Amino acid sequence: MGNAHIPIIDLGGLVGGAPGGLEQAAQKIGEAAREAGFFYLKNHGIDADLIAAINVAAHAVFALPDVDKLALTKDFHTTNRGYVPMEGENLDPSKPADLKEAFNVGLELASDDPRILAGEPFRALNQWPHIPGWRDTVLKYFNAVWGLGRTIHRAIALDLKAAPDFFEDKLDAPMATLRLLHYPPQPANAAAGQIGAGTHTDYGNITILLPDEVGGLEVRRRDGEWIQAPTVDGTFICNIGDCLMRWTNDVYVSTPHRVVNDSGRERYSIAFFLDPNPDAEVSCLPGCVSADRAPRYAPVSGAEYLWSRLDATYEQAKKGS
Ligand SMILES: O=C(O)CCC(=O)C(=O)O
Ligand SMILES: [Fe+2]
Repeated sequence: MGNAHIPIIDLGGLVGGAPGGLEQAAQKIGEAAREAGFFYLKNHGIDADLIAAINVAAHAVFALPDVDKLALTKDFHTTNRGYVPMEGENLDPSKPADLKEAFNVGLELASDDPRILAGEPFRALNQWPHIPGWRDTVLKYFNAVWGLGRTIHRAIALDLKAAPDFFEDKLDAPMATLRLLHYPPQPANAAAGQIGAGTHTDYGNITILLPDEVGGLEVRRRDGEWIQAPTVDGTFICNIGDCLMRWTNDVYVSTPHRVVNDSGRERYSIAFFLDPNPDAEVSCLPGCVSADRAPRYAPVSGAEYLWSRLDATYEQAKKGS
């Protein structure tokens, strides 16, 4: 197994604003989004110091005593923010709960933000552990990958024959989630079929993943074969989610993947899920309809779509506990 089927895309021209950079990225991303559904991003423009800092932040939050972590779980199922304990969710509802713990951070809003006061879906306060500098680092990283995600959507829009700024007003107050993840080594006594993260596709538009050097991410190819997606130094792994698949009338594909941490070491990864604004209308792009490809999905709001997916993930874990 290798990474031969997961292309490495150079984003230098796109993020640097070079002439032709947008067109070139559109072509490469478009091709990868139709085929593998997964690709590496190099020369993405996010500072190495910030990447080092977010890794330190991930280690620090999971090293807190359980009592401190569990104090940050309040209302998780309505806010999608804060701490999720080990075996707190099932990405594959047909299998035992995932062997991982997670910490979620959403769009940062003030407590008097009108969207919070109005009870808009997915608008909630983040939960912050008491670790000096942690909030600043995490928000800085959140904003950096959000910016990168919006830039990538310019290339995606162009590839799909829409205006490059098509997604801009659908991603300017998104239901994005930054998820710090910690996987213990796969234990010898795990239940049958119990792994770090069960087989799933992601729910949003795109995911920008920063895995550590331990590896363990596996991707299911179209022919059904599982391949490793090893960590490639200096890159992110990006994959297409179900919401973008819906937006593109299945022209882009979301690809099933899972995590098996059989390295014998602790594994950390940092995933940024870019879901659209809650009130964005997710409906088939005109460039994705043709004589032999009629629209396959009814329009739905971003919030309706994400709720329907999260409910399924947590319902199973709640039943299992
Ligand atoms: O931890 C990883 O490498 C991937 C996690 C993942 O696929 C997810 O949380 O959706
Ligand atoms: Fe995933």
